[in-house]
Amino acid sequence: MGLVLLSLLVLVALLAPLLPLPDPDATAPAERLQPVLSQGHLLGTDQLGRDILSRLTWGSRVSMAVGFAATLVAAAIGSTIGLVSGYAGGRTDNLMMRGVDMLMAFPYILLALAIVAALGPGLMNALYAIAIVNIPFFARNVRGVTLGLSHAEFVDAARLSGKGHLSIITTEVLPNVLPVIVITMSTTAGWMILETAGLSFLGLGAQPPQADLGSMLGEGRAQLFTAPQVSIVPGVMIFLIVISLNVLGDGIRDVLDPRLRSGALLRPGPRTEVHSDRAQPANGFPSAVLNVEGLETGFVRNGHYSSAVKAVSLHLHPGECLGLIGESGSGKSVTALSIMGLVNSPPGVIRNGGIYLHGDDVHSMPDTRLISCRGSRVAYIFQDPLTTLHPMHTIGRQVEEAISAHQRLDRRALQERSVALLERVGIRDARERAKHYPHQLSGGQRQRVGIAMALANDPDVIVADEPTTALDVTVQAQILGLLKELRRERGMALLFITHDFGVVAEICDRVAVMKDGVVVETGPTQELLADPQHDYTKRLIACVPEIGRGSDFLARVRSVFDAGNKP
Ligand SMILES: Nc1ncnc2c1ncn2[C@@H]1O[C@H](COP(=O)(O)OP(=O)(O)OP(=O)(O)O)[C@@H](O)[C@H]1O
Repeated sequence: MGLVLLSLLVLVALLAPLLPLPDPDATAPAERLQPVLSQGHLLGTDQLGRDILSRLTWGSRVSMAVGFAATLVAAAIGSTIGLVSGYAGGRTDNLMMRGVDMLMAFPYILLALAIVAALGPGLMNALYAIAIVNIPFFARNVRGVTLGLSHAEFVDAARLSGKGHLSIITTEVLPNVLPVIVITMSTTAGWMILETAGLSFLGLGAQPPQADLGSMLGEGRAQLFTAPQVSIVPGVMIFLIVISLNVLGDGIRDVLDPRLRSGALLRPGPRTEVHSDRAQPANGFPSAVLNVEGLETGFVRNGHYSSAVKAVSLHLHPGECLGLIGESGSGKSVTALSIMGLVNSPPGVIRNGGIYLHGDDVHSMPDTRLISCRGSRVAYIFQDPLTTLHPMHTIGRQVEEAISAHQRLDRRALQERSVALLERVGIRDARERAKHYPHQLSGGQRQRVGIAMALANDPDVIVADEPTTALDVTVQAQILGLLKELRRERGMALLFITHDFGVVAEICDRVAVMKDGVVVETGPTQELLADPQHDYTKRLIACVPEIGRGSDFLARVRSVFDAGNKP
């Protein structure tokens, strides 16, 4: 809509010389202040009898030309400053940015007025003033993006390959910054047209008899009550140009930023959307602490629904460990997140199924109850704690926060409990360590913090989504040992997600094998390992290497894969 409206306005402005319009500056005192739709003057006349339609068309042409030219000048200068400053860093960056800061420290309209006052009134000088006051917006935006890019691996690679600075800026950095420049241009162009109109309104832009939208508005001010059309018409035109530019700017931003296009930045609701007429199978395992019956969760992409997991049924008895195993993309995480309604909606939807926690259907619970169950009755441990821990808070404070979400304790008791939890998960010197930030810990220690947070409120169920995948084998063994111990000690049930049968054999009582969103086989771990029924299970088991049986292992894997339809 923005593009259509703006194209129309630009087209009319461009065609002004060809349109059968009277001279915009020709005065006719006998015809002054004619109303709208009067004979020969579609939009009436102004206080000097000039045709408003003609002045509007020519005036829009001038306003848009000045606004767009100022945008280009500000974009070119501001982006160059941003690129050089962000790329060079250090003293250059400091000097340039302090200059920009000084420009930003003045109220921009005062600065524009001061510049025009110094240069003298006139359209060109208004253009310079508007361009200058907008340079900081481009410089700041572009510098921020460039700063991040200048340390990116592909820029380092270009530098090491012998490319010069100018070449790196133009071929490596600029293409990545271009969307930011275009977005800033499209969102500030409307603003600049407004500012140009503002200067002309004050008599500092277009000089009589030349028309631009601001000067028309200024001249019409005196007749606001006797002949309102003289000021309303240019006012509406300014509104149309600016709104079309802003709408277009938003559209361009959405197109250039794929995350916005896919809706990924939409704020998800507090729980996964549940389809209103979902099939809800009855609870077949009343004694289970957690029972998932016939779960189907999917995603709506571009208005089309497609399921990610289908007819998944799992149950967990108190103190039991169930392994959920399958290749990447088989639907393990979607299943796990569906349990507590943590799949982002949009785009996620729980289409069918019942999830029973101690016999209560989780997705029939009101929001407050569901939210209070998260962390207190079912807790999660995720694969990479660095992405879930807050980088600016100490780990002690984050464990305290997890506790205080469900328990009312005073500050001292919170601290003590947090240190005790950190000690319990094997963080040495926990009291000191609690004062550290996540980046000061190793991957294994961060995962221990994640476990401490999951344990904070003694949950009945812990869902561990590949908690050891990012860790080396020795730390992995320690974490598995810790989870086993905690399970025994606290009687928690554990849903352990992995793609590694070695890990399943180590920790799980039962195992469910997932492929393409469906559970293909389930059973007690030892039985399933000894006598797998499904081809896919056989292939997964065959992939677990055994120490000391190198050549034999490969032969076994090959024979299992050959026996299956497809590797
Ligand atoms: N936000 C989303 N939008 C659309 N599809 C998604 C989204 N999240 C997951 N999916 C799809 O759901 C399916 C299951 O994904 P899921 O993350 O559960 O796999 P997984 O088995 O946990 O894999 P991994 O072991 O790699 O974590 C995949 O096909 C994935 O593309």
